[in-house]
Amino acid sequence: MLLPMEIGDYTDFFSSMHHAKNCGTIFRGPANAVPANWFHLPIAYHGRASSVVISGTDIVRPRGQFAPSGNSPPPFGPSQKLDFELEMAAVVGPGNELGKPIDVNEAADHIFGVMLMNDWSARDIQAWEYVPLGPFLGKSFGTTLSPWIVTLDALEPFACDSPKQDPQPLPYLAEKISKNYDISLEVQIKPAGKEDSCVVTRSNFKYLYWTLTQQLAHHTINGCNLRSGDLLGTGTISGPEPESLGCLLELTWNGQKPLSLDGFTRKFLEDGDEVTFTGFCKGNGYTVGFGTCSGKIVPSTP
Ligand SMILES: O=C(O)/C=C/C(=O)CC(=O)CC(=O)O
Ligand SMILES: [Ca+2]
Ligand SMILES: [Mg+2]
Repeated sequence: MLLPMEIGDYTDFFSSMHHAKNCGTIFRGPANAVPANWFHLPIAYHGRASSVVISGTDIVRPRGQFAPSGNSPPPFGPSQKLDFELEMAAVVGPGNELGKPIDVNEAADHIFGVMLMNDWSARDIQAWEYVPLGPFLGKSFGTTLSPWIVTLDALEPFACDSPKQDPQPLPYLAEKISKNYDISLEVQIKPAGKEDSCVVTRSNFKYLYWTLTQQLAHHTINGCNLRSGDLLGTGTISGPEPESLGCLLELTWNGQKPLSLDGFTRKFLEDGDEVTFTGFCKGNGYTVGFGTCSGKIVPSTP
């Protein structure tokens, strides 16, 4: 199988409030969990397009540096905190000219459709490297996409209100109609040697705070041009319930509360684990599906 498009650039947002609160609490404590800018703009980092792969591609456990204790040098080795991130991604249709931002109310015309996306993340590499410029090697070793793009037209029957935004965003992010989509999402893990996979979490696209159109408008407000085939990840989609969190970092609270699954436990991913995302919208007598977004962890190469 091949990716359905050539990806020029890949940007990953951070648009679920539940995810932002949980990660911030884990990394910085409850007092400083959500940064002051979060409610004013859809935060993102620039990802790596070269390592975006199609569902079914193995993911090699990354090696890297981790935070040292005291004055010792940073430890180095295979990540011990390898995680999935349950995301969706918008694919840009028509782009915009350099210097000409996309109006938030016209942004939907620039989105071809959406896919399932796993932004694999090495939490130990990430935690040591990401201040002050954001994620780098902790996320650039692989990102998996589902095999086809579902157009926004096909999703229109499943449009729903997005969460109320408080404070009100600035005028360039204030849209006349603020839309989310009711897309059920599920993550399963199948460990090596097991017949069956086990459901790890269930979430929904509708939990996103910042909409796809706000992401697009913000991305271009400085004049940055998007091109056809560019990929815009939503960020991990966590819901409000403990069973709807979108990554193991949150589900196990950074490994402190291992998950009890069907005959096995997990703090983070182990070699041989196959992680599969599925998503669907249930219509009247029909279903819109996204295919699967799947990848197996293989051991680090020395
Ligand atoms: O709040 C923080 O300091 C860190 C947040 C994260 O690490 C979340 C994350 O991995 C970003 C992403 O969704 O890719
Ligand atoms: Ca991400
Ligand atoms: Mg990634």
